[in-house]
Amino acid sequence: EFCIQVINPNTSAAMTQTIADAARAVAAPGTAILASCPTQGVESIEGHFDEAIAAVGVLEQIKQGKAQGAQGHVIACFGDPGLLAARELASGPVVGIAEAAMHVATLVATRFSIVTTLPRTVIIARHLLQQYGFEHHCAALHAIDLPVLALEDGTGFAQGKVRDRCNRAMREDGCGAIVLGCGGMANLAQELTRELGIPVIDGVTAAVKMVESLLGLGLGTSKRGDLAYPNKKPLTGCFAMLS
Ligand SMILES: NC(=O)NC1=NC(=O)NC1=O
Repeated sequence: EFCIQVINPNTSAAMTQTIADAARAVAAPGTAILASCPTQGVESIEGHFDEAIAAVGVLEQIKQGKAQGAQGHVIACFGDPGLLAARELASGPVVGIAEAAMHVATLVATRFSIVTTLPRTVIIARHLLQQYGFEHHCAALHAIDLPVLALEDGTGFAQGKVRDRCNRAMREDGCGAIVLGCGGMANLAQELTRELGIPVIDGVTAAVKMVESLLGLGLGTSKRGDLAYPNKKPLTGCFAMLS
């Protein structure tokens, strides 16, 4: 009985499919998943510049999702790009995969490590830990040092690097759980949880279940204060589609 929009903020069709499949695999029987990505933007998000570009696409997708009946939204990129802006636009809940994975990890372990893609996205993940208040729960952050789209090249090489890095983190960090730091890793969590014997948490599936929970509690985004709908004003040029 719920309709949840899952937005891949990058324009990679392959990664959008990976994310959609993972979301649908955990969605409750009555939950419809609307998976989408921006029509224009950047094929992978690997830094602040990419995130600024992707955030506009996220807002466009939120607007379209609302029109299509989405009651809640997931931002399926580990930088949670455009999260607060999306919450201003949305009436339903909006959950980013980084915050979702971090929250879930704190419920099943006292310390979690993060395994993400590039060294520069480790720094961004550290910023998010501070922003969300999870710094003290995170034992360590690691990068497989491969670009985001290496996860979609079909060789399985990146997936192997994720597995090895998770294994090493579990042995070295004293962490009780591991957070996968990329939307494109969504299909690895179950297998790695079995293999490693500790919770390996993907943010796409965590966020879908969190949005289901929020909807089940009858909760949407607060529209009082800084998450109220944006003040009405003319939007020009390529931003007109957001008004
Ligand atoms: N840390 C990341 O790998 N972030 C990401 N960039 C993308 O394009 N999708 C992600 O999840």
